[in-house]
Amino acid sequence: MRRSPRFLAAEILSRVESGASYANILLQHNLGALSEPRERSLATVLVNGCLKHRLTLDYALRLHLRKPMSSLPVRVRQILRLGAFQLLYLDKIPGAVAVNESVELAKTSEPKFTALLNGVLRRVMETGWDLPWPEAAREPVRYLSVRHSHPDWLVRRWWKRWGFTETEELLRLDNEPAPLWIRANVLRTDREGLRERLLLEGVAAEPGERVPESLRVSGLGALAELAAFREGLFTVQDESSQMVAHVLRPQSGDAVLDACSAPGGKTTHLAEFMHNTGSISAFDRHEGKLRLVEELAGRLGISIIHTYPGDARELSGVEDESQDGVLVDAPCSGLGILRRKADLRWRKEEKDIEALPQLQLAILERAAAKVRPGGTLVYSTCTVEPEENFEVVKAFRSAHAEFVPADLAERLPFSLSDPRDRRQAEKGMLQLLPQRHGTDGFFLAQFTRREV
Ligand SMILES: C[S@@+](CC[C@H](N)C(=O)[O-])C[C@H]1O[C@@H](n2cnc3c(N)ncnc32)[C@H](O)[C@@H]1O
Repeated sequence: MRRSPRFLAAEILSRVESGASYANILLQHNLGALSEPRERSLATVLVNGCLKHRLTLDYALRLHLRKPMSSLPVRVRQILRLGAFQLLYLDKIPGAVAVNESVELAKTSEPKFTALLNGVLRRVMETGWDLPWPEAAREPVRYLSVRHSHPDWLVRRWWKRWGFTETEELLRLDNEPAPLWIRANVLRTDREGLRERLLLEGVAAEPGERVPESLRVSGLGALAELAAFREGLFTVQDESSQMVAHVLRPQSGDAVLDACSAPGGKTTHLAEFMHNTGSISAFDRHEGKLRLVEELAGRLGISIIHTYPGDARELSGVEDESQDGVLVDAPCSGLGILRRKADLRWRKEEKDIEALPQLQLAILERAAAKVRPGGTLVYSTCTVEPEENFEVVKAFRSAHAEFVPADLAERLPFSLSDPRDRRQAEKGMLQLLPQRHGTDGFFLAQFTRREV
């Protein structure tokens, strides 16, 4: 059979479900099998959509199945979800096409199930969105979980913290496609120069409002095919991550330590800030991922980054109190970027959040020891969980009076309009939330080591 977007999507989804790999890696490695950009884009939408909406799709499918979904072969489950996703979420695909294509897909791999697939998907087509949802007033968590396809434990956490309306908005945003941001490499161009250059290559870009180097693009297609990319004029990086270098604000010639650097998005931004002078020691526990930092630095024309494989709870070889600036972009649950990682919500468990703060605090404490008097320490994560953010900072501060927070508002490259944000910023912290700020969920904290 010719490799079609639906065939590829069913294969990738089956492999993700059996735990073989992550969806984004499988997409990256297998999309090349499809020749047309239109086909590659459909396969991507199908894989991400089926993963994000899995719980809602299963809810809709279960109404028409006599057996539980789990009793069906893995490939049949994926074909059912693919069919239901097209029927419920993709207006441009006629219902009959979605059903017929699913049946065709089953003929090649699970011929015994074609009649079941045909019957169930036809019923989903008839029912559409007219589903017997749990009653929101009586079972708010179950309603939000099923309607917006997020795990129950996570919805419960967020609902307790933010209430129904705000939680629903966050869940809705997690299911939207993530905006694509790039960062102009100021060593080689400026934002306007990059914007004009991209336009010549057929890519429209809009300047971001929060970070002076940021541009929002509607789609970059195959990145490596753009000459502007090969020439190192930009890096793909979310706008909230681009705030970190502004908050650390290293100077040309500084000595900087990045404790958890791979794949190098923030390390290279720091180097650009420093006009590629001084030095950056880039640690990461995973040696293989440090190659990505080196490759990125090479493409961007950066020579001051030196990579070191090693545990940030040790940071051996770096003298205490020797660094002008230290960044801890800590390993975290990633719950602020669910819109970017379609399968992440199903891979996390509540106990992951319980285990992480200990590691985050240990890294922060070790890295802090490297900051010179008067130097700056920045802690960041891409999560919205207080245990990984405010509470880590609180524990750190209670044991380290030598670090004082400075007003973050003075370092951020944009002004904070919400009084709640200004109050946090005065204490050196900021929690960005998709539902309030329109950004990824991201946390930043900044401290200065007292001069002796
Ligand atoms: C949030 S990511 C860093 C992203 C990176 N700063 C960037 O902007 O591209 C966290 C990194 O911490 C690394 N890591 C996890 N545990 C670590 C440890 N104990 N010591 C050092 N690095 C660790 C992971 O390999 C991962 O690359």
